[in-house]
Amino acid sequence: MNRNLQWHIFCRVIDNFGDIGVCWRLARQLTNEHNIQVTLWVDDLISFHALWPSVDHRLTSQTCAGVLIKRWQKPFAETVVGQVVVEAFGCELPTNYLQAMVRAKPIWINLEYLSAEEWVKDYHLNQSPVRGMRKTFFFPGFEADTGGLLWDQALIQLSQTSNDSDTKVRIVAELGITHCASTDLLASLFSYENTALPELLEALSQHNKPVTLFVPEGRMAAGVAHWLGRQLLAGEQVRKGQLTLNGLAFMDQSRYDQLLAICDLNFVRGEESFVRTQMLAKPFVWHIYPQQEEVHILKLEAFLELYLADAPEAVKHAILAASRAWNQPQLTSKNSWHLLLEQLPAIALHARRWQAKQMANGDLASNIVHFCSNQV
Ligand SMILES: Cc1cn([C@H]2C[C@H](O)[C@@H](COP(=O)(O)OP(=O)(O)O[C@H]3O[C@@H](C)[C@H](O)[C@@H](O)[C@H]3O)O2)c(=O)[nH]c1=O
Repeated sequence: MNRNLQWHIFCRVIDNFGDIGVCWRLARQLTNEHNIQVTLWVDDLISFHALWPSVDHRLTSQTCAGVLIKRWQKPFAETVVGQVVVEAFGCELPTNYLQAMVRAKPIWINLEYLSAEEWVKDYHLNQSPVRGMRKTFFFPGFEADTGGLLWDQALIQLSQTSNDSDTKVRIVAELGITHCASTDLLASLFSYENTALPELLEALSQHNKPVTLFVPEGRMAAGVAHWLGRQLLAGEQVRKGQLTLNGLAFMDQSRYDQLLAICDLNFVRGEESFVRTQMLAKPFVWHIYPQQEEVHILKLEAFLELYLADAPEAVKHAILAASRAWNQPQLTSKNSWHLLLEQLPAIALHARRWQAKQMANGDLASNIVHFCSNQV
């Protein structure tokens, strides 16, 4: 592919960090691994700043990590159209940009949300005609005939080195964590508000070995405070039974990768952290983004079916019970968390096999690049 191509990615932040999280990873990977010149248009630089602090939310244009970042504001200034335009999650491109595209005829990709549902394979790479152009729908996914998952070489390297105890100690120090024995069971907690949280914390506090739970600032804070009877601030450690809760400030994406990599169990959510822990080959429990009419439960079940297809029975049983307990607390069986903790070593082996399976599908950025190189 012609490396001088200019790619433009458009990102509208709906809520949370997932939209910008995905777009920022993609932009950086296209720059670093494919040497492409990327301009990222984003409508909310404050959320962006949270996961990449060197982004200055006051600027309309700036370069970070080799990516040109532009504030997407109204009215949208006239600009030269990229040869490849990525519209993330159907964010609807600015009208005057779209008009310019009609003349320039770029490769136009709509990057979709991740889902394990069966229909994704039929819709991946479908095209729809718009104003004499073709818009291609690119679906990330877990199977060979989808766009694959967003993972990069550095992440895989991290997954190969982070189990080594010296590396673990170094990363713990880099994260600024002072009270943590490397023999503890390490876990991280990133989820939405969740009524199953007290049961989980209770089970961790009664585990048969010490547990350190890292809690980055966020939407779990109130639930944690309620269980503890006090707020957990960033930088603080609070112990209850076998469980030490370790409050962390929200960190940049690379640091968060490191945190996921050193933990034995990650509670993740949405799309991006969910993919990171999988591609780090780490056991996890997923809090899926809640949708109306329980649509998300179908998506959760579709994922679990794929993820557990080749898993040993005991692993299957433990993960199903924990996932349901976390996402449908009304179905919680008291034993779910103990079962999960008991099966962690076997789950870790399964996670490694799943990582290899996903790697065989190629990574999303390379798959998009490959698709585009066949279009020019
Ligand atoms: C906890 C933590 C997360 N992160 C990053 C990791 C991810 O890139 C990002 C979180 O994104 P997610 O895991 O996807 O969870 P999310 O809930 O923030 O995002 C969600 O937003 C909705 C609008 C989408 O519809 C969902 O599909 C989902 O993407 O934040 C940090 O950079 N530092 C941190 O300390």
